[in-house]
Amino acid sequence: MVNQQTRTANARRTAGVTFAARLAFEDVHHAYGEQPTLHGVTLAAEPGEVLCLLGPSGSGKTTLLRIAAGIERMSRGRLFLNDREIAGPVTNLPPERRGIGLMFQDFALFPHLTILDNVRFGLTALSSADAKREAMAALDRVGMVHYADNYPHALSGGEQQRVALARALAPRPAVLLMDEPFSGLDSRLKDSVRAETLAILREARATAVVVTHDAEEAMRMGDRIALLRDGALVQVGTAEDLYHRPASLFAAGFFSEINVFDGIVQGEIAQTPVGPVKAPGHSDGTTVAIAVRLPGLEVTETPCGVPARVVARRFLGVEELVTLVVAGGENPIDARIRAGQLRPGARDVSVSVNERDILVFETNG
Ligand SMILES: Nc1ncnc2c1ncn2[C@@H]1O[C@H](COP(=O)(O)OP(=O)(O)OP(=O)(O)O)[C@@H](O)[C@H]1O
Repeated sequence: MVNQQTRTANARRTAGVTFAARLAFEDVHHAYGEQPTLHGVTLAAEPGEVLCLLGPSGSGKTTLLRIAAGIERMSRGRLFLNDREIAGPVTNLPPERRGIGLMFQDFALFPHLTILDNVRFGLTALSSADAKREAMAALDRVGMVHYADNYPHALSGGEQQRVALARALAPRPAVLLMDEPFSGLDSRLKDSVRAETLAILREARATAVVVTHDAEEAMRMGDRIALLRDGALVQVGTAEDLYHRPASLFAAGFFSEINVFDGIVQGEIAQTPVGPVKAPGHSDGTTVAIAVRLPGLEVTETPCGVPARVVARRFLGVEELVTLVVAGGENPIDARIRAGQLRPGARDVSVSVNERDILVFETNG
């Protein structure tokens, strides 16, 4: 039999504790004044998953996050945490009652508070002793316990990021929202902090929605990626889905460097300046855009493809970026080849295309 004391202790330990939840956006619309921002976004982050919101600047990623956090209101649509509606035509739970944590890109630590006080800032529902214990546990999780009495200015960018993560996780939110959480870090630090953050999110079993404009970052972090453009969802899926089966030329261009050619399908083949390519499933006369990934172009000095001339080369270490002009092609094309594959000064080459790096999209209409 559970005695009263144990029950109280459990209740205290579970105060503010929420297990990973499902966050669902249903037909979300939003406008800043007359300026529409989101057009019917339907999307869900599943319990425990890291969902990346990816898109170019101005595509509406931050606005979607702010709506989830409760600091921006949608003009139409509904928002659910598990089965509970937290915002909709008649509901609008205030941010502090949503069980959703928000981590900003500038970390937003209070400069006049110690690291410990920064982390326990949001733990107002707990007694002082419990808040301290929870904050120390959160700092321990991110390996920053020894800095508890320091002030933010004495910490590096990566350390501040870890404290900000501890602060966001300390109240154990059901969902953690992160807006470009690594953008303030230099590129060398970014990789390690990102990997650490992912490990901490996994350990905390948090559902996380992470905003980024960097496709590689989304691929490194996201269990799934939601690609946005002009306030609408373009595609949702795993990194493999979006890379191998992009829904549009826009999605293809976001995940790979590509050359794009226009063509007309005849007998399930489209002609391009780098040779005929297969266009299975497209009927005769269909106008298509053919995307060819840069590493999918084979460039050799042996004449075995379409003749081309090298007009520029840039050494990138393991690879080399080669710009070529092909007979009949209006624009120069780019290829990424293994460095050293072409002799220095090579000019006349042959180009052929690897089938798996070709993507065909209809452009009719
Ligand atoms: N407070 C605001 N008032 C008016 N318009 C805004 C406001 N905030 C954002 N916008 C506009 O809404 C659109 C979506 O902005 P949002 O910040 O959500 O995009 P984003 O994808 O997060 O972009 P970024 O990657 O540049 O942060 C943009 O056109 C932006 O200019």
